Amino acid sequence: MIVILLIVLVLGWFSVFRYRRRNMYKLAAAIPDVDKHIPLLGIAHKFTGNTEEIMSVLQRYSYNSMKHNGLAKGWLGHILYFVLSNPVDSEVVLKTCLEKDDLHRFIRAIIGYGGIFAPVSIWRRRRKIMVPAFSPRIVQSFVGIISEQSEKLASNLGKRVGKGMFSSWPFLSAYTLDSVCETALGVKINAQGDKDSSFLKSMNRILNIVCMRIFHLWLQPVWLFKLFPVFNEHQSCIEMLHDFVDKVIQNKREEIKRENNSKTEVDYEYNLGSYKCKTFLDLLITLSGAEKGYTNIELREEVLTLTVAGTDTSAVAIGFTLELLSKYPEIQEKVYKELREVFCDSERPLIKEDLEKMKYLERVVKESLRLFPPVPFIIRKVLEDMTLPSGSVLPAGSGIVVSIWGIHRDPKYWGPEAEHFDPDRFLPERFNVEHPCCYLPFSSGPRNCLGYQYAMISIKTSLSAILRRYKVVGEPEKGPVPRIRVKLDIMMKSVEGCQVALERRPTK
Ligand code: HEM
Repeated sequence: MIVILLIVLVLGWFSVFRYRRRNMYKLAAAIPDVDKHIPLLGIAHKFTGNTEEIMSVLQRYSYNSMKHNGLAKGWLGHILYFVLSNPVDSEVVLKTCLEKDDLHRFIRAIIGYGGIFAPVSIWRRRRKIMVPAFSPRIVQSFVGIISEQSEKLASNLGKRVGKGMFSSWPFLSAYTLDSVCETALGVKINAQGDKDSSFLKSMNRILNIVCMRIFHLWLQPVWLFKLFPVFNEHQSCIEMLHDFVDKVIQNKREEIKRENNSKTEVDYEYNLGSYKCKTFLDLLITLSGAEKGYTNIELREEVLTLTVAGTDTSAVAIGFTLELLSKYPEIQEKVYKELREVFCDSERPLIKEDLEKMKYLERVVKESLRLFPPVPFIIRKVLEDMTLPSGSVLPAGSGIVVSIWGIHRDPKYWGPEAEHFDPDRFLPERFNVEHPCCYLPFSSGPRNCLGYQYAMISIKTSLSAILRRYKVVGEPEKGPVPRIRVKLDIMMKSVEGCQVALERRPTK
C-alpha cells in the first residue's frame, strides 16, 4: 500500500513538473538534437569519460550544431542546453544573456563574487570599476615586468636545450602566474624560480579539483563532497590562496596610509603619486573609491579573478603556438626572420615599441587562438524566452553553450580550408569574415575579456623571447591540418602538455 502511494506521489510530482515546463518542451522540440537521447538521462551519460573524451564529445556536438544552421539541443538530465555555433545568433546571446551558468558555482568557492563569474547584479558595478584599470596606457606600463619575466622564462628553458622532447607547460604556467601576480599584486612570487611554490601548487590543484567537481556529479552536492578526502585538500588550497592575497592587501593598505601621511601640499596639488607604475591592486583600491570603496574581501575576490582569468588562458595560448610552430618549421622560420629584423643580433629585452613591429608573429598568435581557443565554450543562462535572429526561440530556464571552437572552424565562415593552419588569413587584405563574431577568442559583448590587450602583450613578449634564442622542434605535420590532442580542463589544454624540443639559435 505504502509503495503504491509512493509511486502515485512520484508520478504526480513528475506530471506537475512536466506540466509547468510544457513551454520549454514545446520550444525545444522544434530544435534538432546534438545526439541520440536516452530517457531521463538525455546525453548526460556521454560525459562520464576523461577530460579528453569530454572535449571530443563537445567537439562532435559543435560539428553537429554546424550541420543544423548553428543550433542544436541536448538534455543533461532535466537541464536543457543548446550548442550554438552561428556567429549572428551568438552575438545576440553574448549581448543579452549576461547571467553565467550554474556550473560556475564551483569556482565561486575560490573567487567568490569576483567579476568573471559573478551574478549580473554584482558584476555590473565591478566591471565599471575594472574597465579603466585595463586602459591601453596602463596595460602598456606593464611591458617592463612582462618582459623581465619572459627573459626568465627563456633562460629557464635554456636548461632543456638538446635534451629531447619535454612538456613546456610547467614553464609556461609559472611564467604567466609570475607576470600576473607581479602586475596584479605587485609581489614577486617567483614560481619560475621555485618549482615548489605553494601559491603555484595551490592554484593548480584547486583548478584541477574544480574541474573534477564540474564533471563528476557525485562531487557536486556540498554535503557529499565533504565526505571525500579531496574536500580537505580543496579547503587548504583555498585557505592558502586567501591568506596570501589577504596579507598582500593588508600591506598595500598600510603602504597607502603611510604614503598619504607623508604627502606634501605639492604632492596633493599635482597628484604626484599617480605617476608611479601602479599594480591592478592599487588601481582597484583607487578606482573603487579608496577607503570608501572595495572591502578587503571584495579586493581579494577581484585580485583572484584576475589571477584565475589571466594565468592559464595565456599559458595555454603560448603553449599551443609553440606546438604549432614546432609542427610547421617553415612558418617558424618566418617568425624568426621577423624577430631578427626587430632585434638584429642583440639580446636586449623587449620594449613596448617592438610589439607593433612583430606583425607576422601577431598573425601566428591569432591563427593559433582561432584553431585552439583557450576558452572553447562560453556558457550562459536564458532567463526569458528569446527569439534568435535565425528565428529559433530558446526557452527560459535553458543554458546556451556558445561554441567558439565550432564558429572558428566552420567552413561557412572560414572557407573550405577552415581547419588549415594559415596565419596569413589574418593579413588585412585577406581577412574578410562576414560577421565580427566569426572570430571571438576573447568573447564579445558586455562581458567580453577585459584582459585581451594584456594577453596579447604577454603572449607576444614571451614567444619572442623564446623564439629569438631557440628553434622549437617537434614532429613536423604531414599536412596543413594540425593534429594536437586536446582536453577540457576548465580551459582547453594540450593533452601532452605542449611537448617540444629546443635547439639553440646562433647568437650572431
Ligand atoms: C589568451 C588569453 C585569454 C583568453 C583566450 C581569454 C578569454 C576570455 C573569455 C572568452 C572571457 C569571457 C567569457 C564570457 O564571455 O563569458 C574572458 C573574461 C575575462 N578575462 Fe580573459 N582571456 C585571456 C586572458 C586574460 C588576461 C591575461 C586577463 C587579465 C589579466 C583576463 C581577464 C579577464 C576578465 C577580468 C574577464 C571577465 C570579464 C567580465 O565578466 O566582465 N583575461 N576572458
